[in-house]
Amino acid sequence: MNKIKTDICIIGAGSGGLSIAAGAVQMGARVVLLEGHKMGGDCLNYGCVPSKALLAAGKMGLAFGKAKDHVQNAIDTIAPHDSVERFEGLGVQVITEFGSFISPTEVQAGDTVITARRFVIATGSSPFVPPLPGLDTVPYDTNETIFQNRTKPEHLLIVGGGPIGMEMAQAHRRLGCDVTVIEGMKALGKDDPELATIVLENLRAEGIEIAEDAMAKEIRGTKGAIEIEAQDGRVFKGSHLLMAVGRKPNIDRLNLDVAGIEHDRTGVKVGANLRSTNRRVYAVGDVAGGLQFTHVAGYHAGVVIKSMLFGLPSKAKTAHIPWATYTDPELAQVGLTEAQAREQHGGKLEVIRFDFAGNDRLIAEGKAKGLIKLMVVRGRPVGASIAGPSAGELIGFWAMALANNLKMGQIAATVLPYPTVNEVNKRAAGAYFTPRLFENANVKRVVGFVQRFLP
Ligand SMILES: Cc1cc2nc3c(=O)[nH]c(=O)nc-3n(C[C@H](O)[C@H](O)[C@H](O)COP(=O)(O)OP(=O)(O)OC[C@H]3O[C@@H](n4cnc5c(N)ncnc54)[C@H](O)[C@@H]3O)c2cc1C
Ligand SMILES: NC(=O)c1ccc[n+]([C@@H]2O[C@H](COP(=O)([O-])OP(=O)(O)OC[C@H]3O[C@@H](n4cnc5c(N)ncnc54)[C@H](O)[C@@H]3O)[C@@H](O)[C@H]2O)c1
Repeated sequence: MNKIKTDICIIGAGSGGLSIAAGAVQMGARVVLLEGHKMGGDCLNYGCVPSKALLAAGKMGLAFGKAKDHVQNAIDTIAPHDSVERFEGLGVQVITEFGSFISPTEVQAGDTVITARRFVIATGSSPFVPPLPGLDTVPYDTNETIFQNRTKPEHLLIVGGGPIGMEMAQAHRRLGCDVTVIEGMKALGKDDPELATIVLENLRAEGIEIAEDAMAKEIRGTKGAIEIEAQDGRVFKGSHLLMAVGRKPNIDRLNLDVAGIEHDRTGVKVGANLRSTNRRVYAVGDVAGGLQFTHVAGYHAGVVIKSMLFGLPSKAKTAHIPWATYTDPELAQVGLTEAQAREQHGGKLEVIRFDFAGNDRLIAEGKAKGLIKLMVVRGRPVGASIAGPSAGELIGFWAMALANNLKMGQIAATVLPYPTVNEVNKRAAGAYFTPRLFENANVKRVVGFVQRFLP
């Protein structure tokens, strides 16, 4: 058995683990990084990158086989950035084995035992596959298999209308497949329903069947002829099946109990400081049981680096974390939705809207459909929801405003180039001041008074 002593041992080389490894080693810590499967984790191999590449291939009108080539090409182009070679070049000791705790202070990976001052669990999540009767009798895909699949589905059934289900629905529809989404509650149900409706209307107009309140209960059939029965008796038929009903944390191999690390079905239990019940062990990203996005794993990396390397107090917050679903049109959110803001702030809440129909650039490009909604309390934004072209880019403006607690006045003072799509943000901020300036008797009185005395 080899023995290694190090400052930091990171388990999992996905979005979270890689960010910590690169940051910590370049700031002078000794770092060991364990990866049992593919460097880059879910985001590069089975998640963000292939899904956005497949959506782009659909937009470009590529044939199915060419679309899969495009996906592989995107992964191959990014892979060197996440590779063993790059990280070893930075000075990280990479071990390509799964890690497992053997005591509160030691992890074993293959025939190496690592003792570290601090450990970080960054093992991510996997598709949750529910034990539906009949599912074991038909072939089905998850996000871990669908991108490699080279056979074009004639009619893809997708169970789950979350971001994975809806992005995959549109990508496959645009690649020429029939698509039915079977959603147990409401599709894109974590977003504001008014804005989700704008996206869903567009997806339905493209020919995607979206069945809501259709909880899949039983699966029947054979390869090429699959039937799904919902709890209310509706039956959906198709040739292929994608399961996209959420995630489960990757904790089974970790032997957490031997290290005194508490966990539940959402993942490793952590406080806001991302420390587990074993104080020398942190957890970040999908396995930490909160929001599951690459940028959250990256943000967690900064929080634990501050704590592990400098011993400074450091906490992860969630109120300023944005997300986006990359359908066309896109759907994006930061902070509170209207319903959440109403519940938290009641009568103090002001909701400001600006319709994309008023944006000159989008009118010029024939794409002026969408809506931005701002939730404002006492002159500061507490949330923003956007549905429309480039919503994922536009939400960055409000992510910055919330992260820095900016006032509406500071936002409205920003000058943006004309004509840009970003002006929807500025116009929404301006709409907050419209009644205060243009429908205000005091303002009119002051202007009238000043005008009498000006030369
Ligand atoms: C289809 C899909 C699309 C997505 N699109 C987006 C998007 O557009 N934007 C976005 O922000 N997020 C998106 N996500 C979510 C994003 O992929 C995850 O939030 C992100 O990858 C989480 O990073 P992580 O570091 O926590 O885990 P991962 O990136 O999954 O990395 C965990 C790594 O740990 C390894 N590992 C597991 N157990 C062990 C062990 N015991 N020892 C050693 N190694 C181990 C795994 O092999 C893996 O490589 C998407 C997810 C999916 C499935
Ligand atoms: N653009 C992005 O950032 C992006 C894209 C994809 C995934 N992700 C991340 O990955 C996570 C997982 O995505 P997801 O779409 O798998 O999960 P999800 O939890 O967001 O959505 C799953 C959906 O499946 C439905 N469902 C559950 N059981 C069902 C059943 N038996 N029959 C019918 N419907 C059922 C749920 O009601 C829910 O709407 C996301 O929450 C997100 O964090 C992000």
